[in-house]
Amino acid sequence: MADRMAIQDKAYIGGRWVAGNQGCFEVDDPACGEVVARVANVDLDQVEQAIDAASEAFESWRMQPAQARCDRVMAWQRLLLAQQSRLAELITLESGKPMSESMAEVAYGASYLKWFAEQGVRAYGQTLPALAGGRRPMTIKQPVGVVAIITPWNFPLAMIARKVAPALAAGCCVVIKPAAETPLTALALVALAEQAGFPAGCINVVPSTDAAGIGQRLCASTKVRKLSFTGSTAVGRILMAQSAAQVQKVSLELGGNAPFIVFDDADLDSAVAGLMAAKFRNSGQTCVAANRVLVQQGVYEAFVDKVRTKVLALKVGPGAIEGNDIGPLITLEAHRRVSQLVERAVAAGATVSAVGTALPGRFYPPTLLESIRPCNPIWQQEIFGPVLAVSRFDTEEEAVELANSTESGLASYLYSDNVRRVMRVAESLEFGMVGINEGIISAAVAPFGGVKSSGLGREGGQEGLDDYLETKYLCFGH
Ligand SMILES: NC(=O)C1=CN([C@@H]2O[C@H](COP(=O)(O)OP(=O)(O)OC[C@H]3O[C@@H](n4cnc5c(N)ncnc54)[C@H](OP(=O)(O)O)[C@@H]3O)[C@@H](O)[C@H]2O)C=CC1
Ligand SMILES: O=C(O)CCCC(=O)O
Repeated sequence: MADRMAIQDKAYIGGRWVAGNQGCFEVDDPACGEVVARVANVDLDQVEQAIDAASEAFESWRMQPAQARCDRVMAWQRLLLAQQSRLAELITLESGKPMSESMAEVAYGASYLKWFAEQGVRAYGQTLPALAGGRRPMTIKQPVGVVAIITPWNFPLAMIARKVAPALAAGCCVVIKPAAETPLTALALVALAEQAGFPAGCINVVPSTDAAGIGQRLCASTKVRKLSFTGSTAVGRILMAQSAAQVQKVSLELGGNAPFIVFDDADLDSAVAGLMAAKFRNSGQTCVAANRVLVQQGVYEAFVDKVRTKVLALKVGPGAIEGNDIGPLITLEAHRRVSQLVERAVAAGATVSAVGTALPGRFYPPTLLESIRPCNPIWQQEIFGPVLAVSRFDTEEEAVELANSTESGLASYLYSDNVRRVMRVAESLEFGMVGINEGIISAAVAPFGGVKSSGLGREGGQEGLDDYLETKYLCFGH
């Protein structure tokens, strides 16, 4: 794995690999805490250079035929898949997730490249009916310009792919600030983009430990026309406020607090399988993770018994060792945060119904909590760890009310075999996405995103391309 392509530790600005003006920062392996790389730490001058490079490259990139841009994205996709194992090893190395999930993440990221390479050639405008006086209106689609991209550590490859692919296909150029915990995957991904032949300046990566400073600089720039961010709601709010200065377009994919509702008429085995997938992917560190499990009274005991058995069977250990289901949390701080949240949940009346294997370091044992009341702190915030919080309900109305009683509105899940109920509940849920008898909902063809404080915009689907395009109205006189 340790070849030059995979372990790239320089920043990438204007088509050149450069050292950081602020020296280096360390990246560690969450499974053991060992430092695995020292990565270029850029300063704000270098961020400015990256913006300038993107701005310059944009002038010619936007003029290329859409098919040429999309061919380039497809070439990148092929390289990605050819390097799937090495990229997956890198993802596991710096994020800790099991290798099977890292392999799936590379395929998932590649699916966004393919999808947007195909969609990019269909950025159609419209011809509209004639107006009074014989005027002819039409619309054209144009790229928004330079896009700043800020991504989290939990999907170090896929979150970049699903922003960068539509941006490039639309004709935009990008400056990427990857999470400080996981810059290696971002740099390896961009090394492949370089190999795919993107012109210098189209893609720039600025690893740094000064996220706040970079965020401010990107938002203050008149050359940056859009900001696309995935991460915490707190940081999303800061960026949205900052982007007001230049009235930049913003796409925000923020925290969730997903309800997972199991009705009496659900197929219980299917619901258990869906819950395990929706909860424990990446050790619970996903924004679409089932956060509040609501089970109807009649099936509660049977459902929870099945879940308990599954939770206790989860294998905890380093992601690099085949067969492990639950890797470490990203940092010791994340481990502390989850531990404290569970302690507060128990103090507020939760009962601990199962605890899986406990290992030292950043590994948090898969945990099942019951007797959760709506006021319990674990019900009100994103757990971001392998902890299931389960509660019971009586009626459909009660389930919907409980599910909607959050400021978050990203993913939600419901299990029922009653088609009328499914439609009623799916329409009532105040969330951007509803998994119906399904725990894994993400796909490149589908619009991923949230309502309420979970964010703005959609990634994937046709909407994911639209977010990087402006619609220009042309009015032809007689
Ligand atoms: N919606 C989602 O998918 C995610 C949600 N979260 C939630 O957020 C919690 C905290 O995770 P965390 O990693 O700290 O998430 P953050 O929102 O802090 O980090 C996400 C990205 O934003 C950057 N960032 C941090 N502060 C700023 C800032 N002021 N201006 C611009 N960019 C900034 C980070 O850089 P750097 O890494 O250098 O700090 C990283 O690249 C999690 O426990 C979880 O609840 C986290 C990750 C993903
Ligand atoms: O947790 C996230 O930040 C995104 C969820 C990954 C996905 O399912 O696309």
